[in-house]
Amino acid sequence: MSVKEHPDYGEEIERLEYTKDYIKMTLRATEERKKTFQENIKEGIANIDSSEGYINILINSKFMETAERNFYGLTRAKEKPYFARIDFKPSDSEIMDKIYIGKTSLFRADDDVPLIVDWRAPIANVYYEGRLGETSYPTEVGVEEGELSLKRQYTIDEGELESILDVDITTTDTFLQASLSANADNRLKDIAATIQGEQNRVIRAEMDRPLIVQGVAGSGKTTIALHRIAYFIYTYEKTFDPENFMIMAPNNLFINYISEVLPELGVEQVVQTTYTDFMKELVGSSFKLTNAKDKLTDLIQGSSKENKELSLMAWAAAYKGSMDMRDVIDAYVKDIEKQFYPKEDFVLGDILLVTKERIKEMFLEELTYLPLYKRIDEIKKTLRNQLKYRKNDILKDIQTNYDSKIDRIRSTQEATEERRLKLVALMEERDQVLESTKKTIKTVIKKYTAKFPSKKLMDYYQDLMTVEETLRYYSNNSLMKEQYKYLVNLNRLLLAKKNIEMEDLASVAYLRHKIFGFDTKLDIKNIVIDEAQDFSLFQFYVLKEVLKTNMFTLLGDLSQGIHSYRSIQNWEEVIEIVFDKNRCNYMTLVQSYRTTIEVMHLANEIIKKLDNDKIVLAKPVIRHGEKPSIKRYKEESDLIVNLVEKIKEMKYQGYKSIALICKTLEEASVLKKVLDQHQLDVRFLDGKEDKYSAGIMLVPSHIAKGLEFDVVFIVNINETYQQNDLDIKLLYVAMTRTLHRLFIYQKEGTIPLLEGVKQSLYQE
Ligand SMILES: Nc1ncnc2c1ncn2[C@@H]1O[C@H](COP(=O)(O)OP(=O)(O)OP(=O)(O)O)[C@@H](O)[C@H]1O
Repeated sequence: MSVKEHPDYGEEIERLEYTKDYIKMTLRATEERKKTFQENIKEGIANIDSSEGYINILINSKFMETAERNFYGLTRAKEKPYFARIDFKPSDSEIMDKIYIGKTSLFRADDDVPLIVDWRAPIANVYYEGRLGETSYPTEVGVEEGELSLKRQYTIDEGELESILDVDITTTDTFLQASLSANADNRLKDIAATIQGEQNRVIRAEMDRPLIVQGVAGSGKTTIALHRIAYFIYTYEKTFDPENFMIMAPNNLFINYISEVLPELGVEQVVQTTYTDFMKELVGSSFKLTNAKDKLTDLIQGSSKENKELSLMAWAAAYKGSMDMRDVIDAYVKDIEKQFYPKEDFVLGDILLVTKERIKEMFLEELTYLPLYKRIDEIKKTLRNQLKYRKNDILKDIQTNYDSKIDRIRSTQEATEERRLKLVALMEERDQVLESTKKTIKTVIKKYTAKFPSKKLMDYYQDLMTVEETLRYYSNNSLMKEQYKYLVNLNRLLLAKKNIEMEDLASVAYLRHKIFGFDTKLDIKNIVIDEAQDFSLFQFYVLKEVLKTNMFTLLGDLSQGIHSYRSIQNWEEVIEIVFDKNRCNYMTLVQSYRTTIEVMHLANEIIKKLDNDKIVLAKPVIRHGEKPSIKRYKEESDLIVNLVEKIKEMKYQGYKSIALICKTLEEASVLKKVLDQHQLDVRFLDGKEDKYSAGIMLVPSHIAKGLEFDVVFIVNINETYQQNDLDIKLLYVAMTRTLHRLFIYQKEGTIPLLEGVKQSLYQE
């Protein structure tokens, strides 16, 4: 049906034109207001010396910020003011409200009637989750009941109404289908118009409790993570600033890939960073982070290292991320604490000012909420106060003491030359004592506090991690001999060159938190972590302790946990060990939106091979496509020729992003050289680049994680995918990256994991 044939076309066109005109008018008014604010700020600057001028600047800057935000939101809304409408009659009203939902809200100035309601407003729940008929939605003050009589979706492009779709109980979500069939031109998109019920619940789940989301590949975790932040910023606008929010993603390429979603949702200034970058900044720059190839590469490729060394390497990485490491550091700091404070009274000459018992009490009892070095500052304050309080009396006592001696001599001795000399000597002595006491007063605190240790963060770390007896002592001798040896050696090699590795970051940050604290105020209060299955318990714990917050959202998929040698094994341990299990929410997402039924069925066959009965299989949304195609070649040259041809064909068919995924970085580099001879414009992604753009890409499997492409070619020539957890996960990750088409080009026999898979699931 063409849009014009819809029975309400006339009404909808009228409404759209009205809304667009109103937006234009509001934009003009906002422009005028911005000018006024600018004038006021200028005036404020001219009178900066007066408090009035200063306040003027502050207030008008704030107004300006809001006006800019509104202006920006409305400018975007001009092209697409809303995407849906619901007709809802609250049970306590006779009036059916026609509510238009969009990405920004707009109220009519004269009567405050909402022309557009923001998708994050409570009433929008009805659009995302309500069914026609009796329904309800949660509000700040309880549950609002009512009747939903219409749910309508629109396609509006550049201000033109292109389609109207009424959703009833029987329609499958045609709108969603259309959005999923679109090609991945560049980066991740917002999904405000098509958020599904289970996703809506994740987005709006309580903020002040940790939330853990286990979601299958393609269930929208990354997308939801960003929408959740946008939702918080809207809902808690008065409590938090955007700078209080942070999203952590695996690498800068990924950050660039997701970077458009928040601005599309009208949200700016949220910190988008990687764990490594954030922690590096946190612990300071007195060391270098090793640029060593990811350990994963060694584990995937087998490397030249012996099996025993590989397993020790994986063990050490896991140990550094374990809660045992926290216990070691806690015990170590406890001992440092005991030795830390001076076991001496604070005195001025022979005058006692603060007893050593009092110093101990302050250090070991009253100030324990502070890191060790910050306690010195507090103790200093006490010493300073004490000195200030006693200083005059002390000086006065000296003066009186001498004066009375002088008086006594004057009154008891005759005025001879001898007496005069005695008096002069006494006076000189008095002045000297006063002078030197004054000098001592100036330095006595410094001298006393110099008795506290003064060591560098990395020296503390070095003392702990490079001396076997120390490590043994603080870990209660709980490791094996060869483990101590390996760990100590590894750290000696690293620290001798002032290096640390990524796995050390949590320990170093924790040590700094306990011993030194942080100089800058950490404003991040709400953290959303994507690909959270790759984190270790200790990493989560340190973030929680350092940022002093419980507002965490962790999203991940254990089936894609390719770093599981060093990361969490299940979510239960996170809930129980890192957070308070009674205050933690856990949700699962099983519907997968990215890929077709055909691709998902084959990928599920692979992930089922994991020896883990807890794995939940993804349920693809109803979207059909071609069956995955598996090609086996005896000769590498044949494989390449056919591969190149197929890539060209896919390009010709209009697919914008095509990925060739190899198991390892090495295989990908070799393939790149071969493909370069075929005039294909292939870009190599190794995770270090910070710009994502479509085209033909060559990607190692672990870098492809989290990304998506129209077409995926899994190319395997020299590597093998064997029956082990890591290979299963890598192949699963690679398969689930595609939106539309999956091809597997392998040298015969290199993917034993595909052997035995039902032939009906693919085409040869
Ligand atoms: N409700 C939705 N409407 C439209 N598209 C959606 C919806 N949910 C998810 N998608 C799309 O599905 C794809 C996968 O989303 P996303 O990358 O956020 O999933 P993910 O769970 O992080 O995936 P993975 O774990 O496999 O990396 C994206 O293209 C996203 O736009």
